Amino acid sequence: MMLWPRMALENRLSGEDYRFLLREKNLDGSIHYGSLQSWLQKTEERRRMMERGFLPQPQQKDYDDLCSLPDLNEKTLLENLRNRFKQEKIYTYVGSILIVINPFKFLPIYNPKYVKMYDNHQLGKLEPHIYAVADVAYHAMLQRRKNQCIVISGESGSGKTQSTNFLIHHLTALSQKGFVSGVEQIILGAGPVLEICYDLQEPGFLPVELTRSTGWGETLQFGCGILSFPIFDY
Ligand SMILES: Nc1ncnc2c1ncn2[C@@H]1O[C@H](COP(=O)(O)OP(=O)(O)OP(=O)(O)O)[C@@H](O)[C@H]1O
Repeated sequence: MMLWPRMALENRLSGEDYRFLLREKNLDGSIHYGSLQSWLQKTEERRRMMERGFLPQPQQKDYDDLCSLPDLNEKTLLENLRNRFKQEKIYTYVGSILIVINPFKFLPIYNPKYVKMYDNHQLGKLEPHIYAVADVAYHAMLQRRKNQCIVISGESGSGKTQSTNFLIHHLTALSQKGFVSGVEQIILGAGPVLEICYDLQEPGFLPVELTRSTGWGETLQFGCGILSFPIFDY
């Protein structure tokens, strides 16, 4: 016979019922819940029992797209970003938008291996990356024959300039023209001009011409720049 301790009975909320849960330890140390297992898997009771610590807590899982968070609120969103950041995953998607958290240290994720990996890939298939954004825009430009633009926004010191450099690096790597003519260095050298645009509170726009040697008789521009708006525009 099992009895509830008096304290538990006294503190019991009206309308709340109790269930006993018999747990059995397997040889490998894992816990077996008998026939209750499937019932627990499906019911709301499982969630409540997990909350009370009766059942093992769900594994800390991080989501590389915030849109996939099962429970989306400020707390879960920030926790997800923090968990990822702790694992040096500084990039997270929100649909097709990329959130970047400045690591303030070098991460070995910008080498040619990564350029190749993200070349012509489908957004969301691989771990979020700034190269993925550059790649999607570049191939959209080629396929749709429409100018593309990436907007980079963030507070001072958040890594906008660095992100622009990574974008330009990936774009010029994809464009053979960029490799040959050293256009990456030329574009990066234009950075200070853009910085003046910030100071004037004017939108800065850096057009980068990327055309293929096959030549379509038209010029497609890839605008990869930093748009900086006065605060009151937000
Ligand atoms: N992905 C990154 N990996 C490593 N370091 C980074 C990264 N992004 C930014 N940083 C570092 O953070 C610092 C600030 O970055 P950055 O200059 O790009 O910020 P910003 O947003 O352009 O700032 P501001 O608006 O004031 O010009 C730099 O020293 C840069 O090296």
